[in-house]
Order: sequence, then C-alpha cells, then structure tokens
Amino acid sequence: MSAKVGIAGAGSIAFGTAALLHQNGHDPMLWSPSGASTAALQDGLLTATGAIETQFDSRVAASAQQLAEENDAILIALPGYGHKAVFDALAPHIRDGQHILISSHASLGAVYLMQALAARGVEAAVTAWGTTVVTGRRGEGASVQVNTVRKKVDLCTVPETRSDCARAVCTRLFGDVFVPRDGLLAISLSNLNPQNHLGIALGNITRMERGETWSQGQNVTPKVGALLEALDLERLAIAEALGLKTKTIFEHFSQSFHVPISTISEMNQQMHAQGNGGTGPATADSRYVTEDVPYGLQLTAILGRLTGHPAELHEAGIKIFSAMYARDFAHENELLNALELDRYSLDDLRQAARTGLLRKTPEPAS
Ligand SMILES: NC(=O)C1=CN([C@@H]2O[C@H](COP(=O)(O)OP(=O)(O)OC[C@H]3O[C@@H](n4cnc5c(N)ncnc54)[C@H](OP(=O)(O)O)[C@@H]3O)[C@@H](O)[C@H]2O)C=CC1
Ligand SMILES: CC(C)(CO)C(=O)C(=O)O
Repeated sequence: MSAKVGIAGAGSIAFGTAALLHQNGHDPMLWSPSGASTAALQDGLLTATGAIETQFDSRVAASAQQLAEENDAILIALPGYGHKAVFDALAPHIRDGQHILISSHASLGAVYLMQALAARGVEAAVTAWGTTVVTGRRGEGASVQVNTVRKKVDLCTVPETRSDCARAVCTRLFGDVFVPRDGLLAISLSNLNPQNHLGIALGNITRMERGETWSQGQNVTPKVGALLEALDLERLAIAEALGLKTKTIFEHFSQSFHVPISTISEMNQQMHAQGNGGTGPATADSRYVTEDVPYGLQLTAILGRLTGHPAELHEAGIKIFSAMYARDFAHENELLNALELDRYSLDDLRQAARTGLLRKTPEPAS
C-alpha cells in the first residue's frame, strides 16, 4: 500500500529520498523551511538521474503543520544545524503513533525531539538513522543526481519498545537495508561522515577555499586515507568501551559505495575510477565543516572523555577548524546546548539512548 511521507528539507538528500520513495510506490511531500528550495517544484517535475532515474510531480507543504498533518510518517533530511529549528516547528503538530525518521541523526536530536513530544503528552516513535539511504547532489532547477543507494543503513528507535514496528515501517518505505543498532549512542558512533569529512576537508581546505572543482575520492590520497583510518580507531575504541557494535570505516565504504575492502585510500581510488567518488565541496562554507565539526565530532569528543578513551585526533580537528574559521565549534551545537549535556552522567546518557528521555539517575541512598 502506498504511504504518504512528509520530508522536512528540500536539498540533495530530501530530493534523492523523495525519488526513492516515489520509485518504491509511495507518495512524498517536501517542505522547505524558508520556501526557497521548493520554488523550482512550482512548475517543474522532480527529476532524478544516476542510481535512480525517475520524474514525478511531488507534493509540496507550505508549513511544518501541513507536513505533519497530511502525512503518515515524517523524514528529517537536512543538515544538523537546522534540526533544532525544524523539530521546534514540527513538534506541536506531531500526533500519537506517528513515525519520525531522522536521516541522518545528529547529536542526540532524537532525545531533544522526544522530550518536546513528551512535554505535550504525545507518544510517537523517533527513529535515528546513522546515515542516509541515498547520497547525491541537487542540480539545476528541480533535479537531483543520485550517486548511490546504500545497501546498509544503521538505525535505532526511541522508545526502544517501538523498534520492531519502526524498522518494519522503514523497510516498507525504503527497502530491506536496515541494520538495528543498540540505541542512540551506537547510532551517533555509526555516522562516519564527521570523522571522514574532517580528514577530507583538512587535506583539501585550500581547494575548498579557492572554489575549485575536485574529485573527493581521488583526493583521499594515501596520507589522507591513513588519517581517516586513525580517526576510525578512536571512534571504534569508544564504541568498544561502551559495549556497542558499529561498522568499521572499511565496511562503511564497501557497503555504501560498492567497492571491495582494501586500504581506505585504495577504496576511494576505486570509487573515483568507477565514477562514484563524488565531488568535494567547492566552498569553505561547507557542511563538511559547519555541520560535521559541531554536530558530529563534538559528540564523539564528549563520549571519548566520558568513557576514558579521549579522541585526541577528533579533539584536535575541532580546535584546528575553530582556529581556521575563527569560530568556537565546540560550543555551537544547539541540540547539545539545549540538552545541557554536562549535567548528566554516562549512565544517564545510556538510558536516554534507549528511552529518548534524558533524566538524572537518582543518587543511591547512603
Ligand atoms: N548529500 C549527501 O550525499 C549526504 C548527506 N548526508 C547528510 O544528510 C543531511 C542532508 O544533507 P543534504 O541534503 O546534502 O544537505 P543540503 O544542504 O542539500 O540541505 C538543504 C536543506 O537544508 C535546509 N536547511 C539548511 N540550513 C537550515 C537551517 N539552519 N534551518 C533549517 N533548514 C535548513 C535547507 O532549507 P531551505 O529549504 O529553507 O533552503 C534545505 O531544505 C545532512 O545531515 C548531511 O550531512 C549524509 C550523507 C550523504
Ligand atoms: C559525499 C558523501 C557521500 C561522502 O563524503 C557524503 O557523505 C556527503 O555528501 O555528505
């Protein structure tokens, strides 16, 4: 049966995911928070090329309220720095039993949203994806180039009692690609973009700043690849300390970009050779830094400190980019700031990762 899916966002992932939903027989509706990114759909068909080839007339929402009210499920598909504003706009209109999917989840955003819903007495299931189900870039007008449809996407749901039901919903909408993970901390640690983009942006910052057109995969040279592998070891050490299973960087590139396992540099050279190595950012004002540093690296750094496995390269990346951009990326994260994370212990975070609600664990009576 065809489902109505509201998509908050109208950029590359929103368009690509709408195309996948349409291809799977469902009925997407897009919402652009400013209205700017859906303007091209007023008199144009959404046109996908690449890994998905389709063209259709997409529904467009005029407001967050319309998006929530006219759809069965809601997918959040925009950069992490827009999540809080979009959750605040949607939360008053979400109803009992509705499914909210976050693609990709950033910085315990699912907890922020669950708490807003709990304050209204609404019981909805919030599902966090470790990444996106497609990759791509929006092109001219209402077009999107879909570079890849992933074979595996990690997910978890809060409250965890809704996990099976939420996974069934995701599978019906997007296909049998979802791998259940053990709560929101596992999902946070399974998003590899922040660490990968740290190495890629650091190694290519002058290209970005000068607005050059450059191949991302080809420029994961052996030394950039070695940095990505070292960053990965920090992330895996934190996951292990938390008793959580997450994929390695080698599995990530192999499952997302369909290349055999080798060194990370060689895998990226192979992606470049087969045409899905992607194009790197042509501006320093890129989400590879402005999203991934505050909304990705920062949480890994916090978890590293809490578990006694400091993520030194991640921490150094936050400091280096803060110096380059003259910003304080460690304190820019609107979601973590709103959750006041430093008031809570690691055990409180572990609970919240399953329930969606961040509460102080009562001190044992002395
Ligand atoms: N593109 C890719 O291949 C991949 C992307 N991702 C992740 O997926 C997510 C979406 O990425 P992508 O679609 O490429 O990003 P885009 O930059 O294309 O997203 C643009 C959308 O984000 C909205 N937006 C931007 N800033 C804000 C803000 N401050 N408040 C509210 N809305 C805002 C825009 O709003 P408006 O409509 O008002 O202009 C627009 O709808 C990101 O988290 C990204 O890291 C992960 C893996 C691959
Ligand atoms: C290009 C790609 C797929 C890999 O870095 C990506 O994750 C992004 O655009 O955010």
